[in-house]
Amino acid sequence: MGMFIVLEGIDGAGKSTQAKMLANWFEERGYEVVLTKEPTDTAFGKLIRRLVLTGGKEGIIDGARISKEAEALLFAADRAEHVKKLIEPALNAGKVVISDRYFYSSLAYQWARGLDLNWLINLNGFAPRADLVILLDLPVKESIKRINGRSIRSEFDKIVELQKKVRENYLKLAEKFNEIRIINALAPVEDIHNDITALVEHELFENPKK
Ligand SMILES: Nc1ncnc2c1ncn2[C@@H]1O[C@H](COP(=O)(O)OP(=O)(O)OP(=O)(O)O)[C@@H](O)[C@H]1O
Ligand SMILES: Cc1cn([C@H]2C[C@H](O)[C@@H](COP(=O)(O)O)O2)c(=O)[nH]c1=O
Repeated sequence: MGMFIVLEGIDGAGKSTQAKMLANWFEERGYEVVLTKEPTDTAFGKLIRRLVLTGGKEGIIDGARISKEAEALLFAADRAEHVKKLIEPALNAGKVVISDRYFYSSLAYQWARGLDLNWLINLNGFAPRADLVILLDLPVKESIKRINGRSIRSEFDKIVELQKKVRENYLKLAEKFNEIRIINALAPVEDIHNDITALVEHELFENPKK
């Protein structure tokens, strides 16, 4: 059985940067790595980006934005395909799977957008828990600085109050899910990478899951 590692955090926390560095770290040690993300690049992920994230007119049906429930179901549908077609087969083949976001994002973001946490947990009940979740914790004002100037990938980027709620939610989830480890995302890139690899060595190499 392979290892399943997830990077989580608010927009601009450094997930993609760290995911790529961690994938290289594993490959240098002879592991076969699948580096992936959510929303995915499949038709489901593309639909989410069109209907939900870009805030474009396609997300307006009969004069109103799609419901928060439909939004959560779209992310879960994308995830079901991601789990069944990519994550589980890769883990069964003994590979290391590193995902930039996973169901923990649905809990943090859709909870912040007003949906019930237990409903979200049950909705995503099909998704296997990760072996290790790295939560890159970043103050929102730093996140806004890092995101400014880049093309808007998510309408959620711009909503400061939402990002604050999402950050609080992630910290609450860290108390609920024992696979989540919090890393200070304000540190320099290399220091964060070293913190993450130290966690991987301790949590997964020295104490492999049963
Ligand atoms: N430790 C760091 N210190 C300063 N800047 C950083 C750090 N890590 C990443 N950055 C920069 O912040 C920006 C966002 O990084 P990245 O795309 O990795 O974040 P992300 O969490 O994947 O963002 P999103 O969730 O919006 O996709 C990039 O310009 C990146 O170079
Ligand atoms: C998986 C997932 C993501 N989101 C939100 C979080 C971000 O604002 C965007 C993705 O943008 P990125 O730059 O590609 O990280 O989607 C969400 O609300 N719920 C989810 O399950």
